[in-house]
Amino acid sequence: LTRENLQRGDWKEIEFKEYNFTAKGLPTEGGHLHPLLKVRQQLKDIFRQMGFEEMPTNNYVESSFWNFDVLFQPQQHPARDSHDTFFLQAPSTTKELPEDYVQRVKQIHESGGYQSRGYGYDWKREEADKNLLRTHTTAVSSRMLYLLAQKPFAPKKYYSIDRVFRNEAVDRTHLAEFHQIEGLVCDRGLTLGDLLGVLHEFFARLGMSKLRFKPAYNPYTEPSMEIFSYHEGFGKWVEVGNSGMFRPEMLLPMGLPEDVRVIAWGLSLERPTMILYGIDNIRDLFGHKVDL
Ligand SMILES: COC[C@@H]1[C@H](c2ccc(C#Cc3ccccc3)cc2)[C@@H]2CN(C(=O)Nc3ccc(OC4CC4)cc3)C[C@@H](O)[C@@H](O)CN12
Repeated sequence: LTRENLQRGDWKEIEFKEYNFTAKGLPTEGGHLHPLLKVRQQLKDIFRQMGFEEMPTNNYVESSFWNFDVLFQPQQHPARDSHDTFFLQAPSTTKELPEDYVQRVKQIHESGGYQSRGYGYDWKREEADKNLLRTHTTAVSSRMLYLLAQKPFAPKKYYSIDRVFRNEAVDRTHLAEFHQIEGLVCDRGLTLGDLLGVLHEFFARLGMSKLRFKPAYNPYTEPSMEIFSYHEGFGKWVEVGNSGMFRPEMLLPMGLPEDVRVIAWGLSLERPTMILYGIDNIRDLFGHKVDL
């Protein structure tokens, strides 16, 4: 049909096909955000609404000193051997540590102090110098708390969400790395009640209002609690994280005032994402899966 045909009205004689209103449109080739990044953004929003600041997590490589020793984790602890931790060959050792602080950490491990008995073993500097891929974002929390102790004390609320690395057997739901989420509140006179309160507040914002707590153990927190939430969908209690109060053997050698307490908790990003998006193989979520 040309412009002339149309103007002359030729179209009035033409037999038109019935309009098919049920015809499908062409599929739109829209992209979509990665589920992990969507859940990460949701968690960042929750932390921001609760007044938490994000910690700088842009160093996957860490020294054993910041990842373990400052957390009062003894050098012979099983988590510190190469079956659980990725140690670096090059650069194998850290360049510099704050020497005065190193001495206080050595002392608290060897002979205690601040009413702690310590561990009574010979703490070795070369063990603390070993570089590794951080096994938890608590290594970032320890750096931030140490920085806080170098200034006149002011209360702080921090969080981190980033990759951590464990030299563990990988299977359907475990990779050698995962994204850890960690939150901490640092203030004078905090109690376990404050930890319970902030956990209820945090998990309620994730849709989990029925929580139960179970005593647990971490080398760097006392008391420690595993966190469980009743999952309506599964009709059972699901472990949703771990938490505790950082020990004085960690906080006092940093130089924090002796009435300052730190409550903290952690969970992974993959677990909630897999559950929220019904993904049952972690490789569908993360890692170098190739669609064969
Ligand atoms: C080696 O793996 C450890 C990881 C990871 C974890 C565990 C502990 C911490 C911590 C901590 C901590 C403790 C004290 C002070 C500071 C940090 C961080 C991550 C999850 C922690 N977990 C975990 O994320 N579970 C989870 C979280 C949310 C969730 O939401 C769903 C919508 C309903 C569902 C499940 C618990 C378990 O999955 C556990 O088997 C696996 N854990």
